Amino acid sequence: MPVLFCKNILYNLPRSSISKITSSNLVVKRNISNMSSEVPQEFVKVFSKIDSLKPTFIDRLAHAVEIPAVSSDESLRPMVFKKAEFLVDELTKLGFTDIQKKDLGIQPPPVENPKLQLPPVVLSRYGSDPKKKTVLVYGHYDVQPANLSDGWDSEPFTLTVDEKKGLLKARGSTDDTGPLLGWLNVVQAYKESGVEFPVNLVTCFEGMEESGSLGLDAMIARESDSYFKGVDAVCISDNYWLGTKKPVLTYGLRGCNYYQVTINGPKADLHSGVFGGVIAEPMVDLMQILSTLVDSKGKILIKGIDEMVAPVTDKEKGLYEKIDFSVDELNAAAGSKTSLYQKKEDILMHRWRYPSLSIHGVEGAFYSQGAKTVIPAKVSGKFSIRTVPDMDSEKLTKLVVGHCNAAFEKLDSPNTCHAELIHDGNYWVSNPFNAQFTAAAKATKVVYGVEPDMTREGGSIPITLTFEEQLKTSVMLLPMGRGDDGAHSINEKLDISNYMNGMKIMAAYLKYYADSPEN
Ligand SMILES: C[C@H](N)C(=O)N[C@@H](Cc1c[nH]cn1)C(=O)O
Ligand SMILES: [Zn+2]
Ligand SMILES: [Zn+2]
Repeated sequence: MPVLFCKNILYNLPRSSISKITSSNLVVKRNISNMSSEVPQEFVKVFSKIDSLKPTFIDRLAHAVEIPAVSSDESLRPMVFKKAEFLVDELTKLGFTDIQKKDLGIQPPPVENPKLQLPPVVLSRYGSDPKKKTVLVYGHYDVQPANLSDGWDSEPFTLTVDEKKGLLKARGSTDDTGPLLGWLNVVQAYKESGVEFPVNLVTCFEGMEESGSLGLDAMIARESDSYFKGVDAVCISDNYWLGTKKPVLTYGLRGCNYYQVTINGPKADLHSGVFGGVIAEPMVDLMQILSTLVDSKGKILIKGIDEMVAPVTDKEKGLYEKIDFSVDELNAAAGSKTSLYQKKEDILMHRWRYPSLSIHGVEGAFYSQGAKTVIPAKVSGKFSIRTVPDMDSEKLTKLVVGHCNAAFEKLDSPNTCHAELIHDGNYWVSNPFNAQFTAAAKATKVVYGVEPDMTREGGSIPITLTFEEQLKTSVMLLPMGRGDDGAHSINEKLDISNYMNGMKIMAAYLKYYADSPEN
């Protein structure tokens, strides 16, 4: 194996990997995750530093994920605050400036603790050169709930580093702690490699994304002309590749309207032997209402929703054909053969451009192992609707609440029913042919040797449209993880290669975007 010396960098490369070396333009052909690509001179130092800092970057992730920052669990709210402090410490150590924790006030109802404080948004800057472009990077440090008893193979809030399988496993590894730290790591790599950082970076890290980004819209509006003044582009790394092999850039998201319907009955939980058959049971009413929302084929049964959805155009149909995906990849990511559709186009359209209704759970119900003979006194069914163009959130909520009330009326029950919106977040669709997307596509080609697919995302990042409208900039989603990462599920993971290569794409994207003649 030849050894190549390049300034202070030493590469051990297979003979076939060296393609062309000149003194002015060193190009090294490297093998990255089974795909070869050419690394231009300008990235050799930074990429090499990213490689050598791998243990530091994994360690940073390990420290971050051990804080159970579950935004939906009121009892864990102090942990969300603790994770914000962790980020402030890391940003400080790395030399970020103007670090601010923006207070978002008290969490609005419905909430158990009426004085529950919203977690802060962590703002910071790296560089303030008026000659450079300014890129705002958004990420979220809160996570979904996770318990070992849900079926995890290891403690969800302890990072498992499996070098053999090449995986980093923990809640938040891919959604979104790993990608968020990616930006900090990239700054460290530029700094320690002595390469000038190509842009001014602004961070906006929130702690309520998994719970509807409460309070963030107003903060962005307030800061659009102050902290965020001069931002040229917004980049969000908080979604996933469509499959497991091909990198993607994302130009669309579905929105999310989250609802709860609460049935109130007796004053307290009751013995089913004593009261069963004698009193009206809240759980029975709730199950009947939930069963009227959606059928087993995924068809939403609430009247008026289909009419709000933008019709499919011929031009749009052509887009799905070009995407690299199959039902087998969907089944592999789901760990089952339960897909409702077999054709790629149908799967993509139902993930990206049609609404869906999911039933998530019941608060107040018995759910443990064993056979408790209880009649729960008050139960709340939780469900959400993923929204798409041209659905209107307020109109949708009127339809949903009206539907639940009508379904309850039909039951002729003495209990009470209350349906309400918990939070909503907008859908977003953009144009993937601008300077940001071009820069990120070039960066992807350098790292992975392939052009990325342009995708939309079935999930939601409520704040995306707000950034676009308030800052009047282009927004791009640059996913780091794969479609089988198990975000929101058990055994959430991030492939080590995605973590490392994801940072290289971030690093190269910033440089290409900085050098682009357009904004
Ligand atoms: C795509 C992103 N990583 C994510 O998981 N977003 C959440 C946002 C949300 C909206 N309501 C509750 N959480 C999601 O799509 O579920
Ligand atoms: Zn996320
Ligand atoms: Zn999430």
